[in-house]
Amino acid sequence: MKHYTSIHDIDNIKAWVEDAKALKQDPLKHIELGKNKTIGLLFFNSSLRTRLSTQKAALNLGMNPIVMNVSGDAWGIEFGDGTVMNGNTAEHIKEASAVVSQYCDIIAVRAFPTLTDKVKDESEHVMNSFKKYASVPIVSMESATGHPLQGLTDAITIAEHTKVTKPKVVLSWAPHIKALPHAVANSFVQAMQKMDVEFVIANPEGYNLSPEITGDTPIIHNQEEAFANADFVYTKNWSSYNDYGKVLNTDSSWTITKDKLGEAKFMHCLPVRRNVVVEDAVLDSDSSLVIEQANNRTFAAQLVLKKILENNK
Ligand SMILES: NCCC[C@H](NC(=O)CCC(=O)O)C(=O)O
Ligand SMILES: NC(=O)OP(=O)(O)O
Repeated sequence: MKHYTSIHDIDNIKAWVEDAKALKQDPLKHIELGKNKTIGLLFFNSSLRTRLSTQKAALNLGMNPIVMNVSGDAWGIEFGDGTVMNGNTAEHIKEASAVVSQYCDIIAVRAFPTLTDKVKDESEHVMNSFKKYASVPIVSMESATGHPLQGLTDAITIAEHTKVTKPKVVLSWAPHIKALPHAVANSFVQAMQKMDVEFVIANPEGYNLSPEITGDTPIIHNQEEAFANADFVYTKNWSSYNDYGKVLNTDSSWTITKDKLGEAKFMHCLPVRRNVVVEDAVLDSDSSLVIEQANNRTFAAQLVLKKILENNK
């Protein structure tokens, strides 16, 4: 594996989950592996967990992390080919990628979608430009269409907490006031499709994810029906995919409550808006795995960095 920008870069998710659990037991075991190696984290968007857990993962491997908020702090980057750069962008991704590649052994990038231009978002032009013009491996820290570090984390968390061989996992849409990306939901779907779980998606009409992503996974428009006998309810808001980037409803009847959850465990990537997406009674109960999920971000990232370092020795 050279780059890690998609759940499809995982060759064997069950083996990766076991490897990540082993790293969690002994996080400093490979402290020599990344000695004198530098990872650059480039953020086009806000972050708390990804920013800190990816640095923590690098430090656990003995690497030196350097971090930059690209939007605002760096020069505006141009991604267009052949563009006459007489507007707001001051340097081209061709130079920016080549320059950062000289400082870093791995480059990790966070770049959210526009949510207005579906074609551009689906082309993953930011992540793919880094892959094209950088001379070092690229790791996605959430791109326009995927959040593969989160998806791997969620697979680890479900494997750790399941009490049955084949748990029922539901991905449920929940309301939000803003138009949010599909990335987390997409990577969760792709991860669950590779796991030994019974997996269904619950979302209102008009909120189906890309059919290229959902494939054969059942989509149920009745949340109560979908939640029956669930072991894990993974909740996320996303904006409409068909009516691209639009908020079609903020129906609070889709908010996750303790009653609806029943015996299931609650999962969310965070940050989460309390009492919009999920009520306090869920987050403040033993049913919630959200803090444990955030902890597992470190070990998912550590496994990915370890594999890239081993591959490039
Ligand atoms: N990295 C995890 C989620 C990031 C982003 N959430 C957000 O933008 C929430 C913003 C807010 O609640 O205002 C998303 O949905 O993809
Ligand atoms: N879950 C997640 O990616 O969180 P941040 O956006 O805070 O990094």
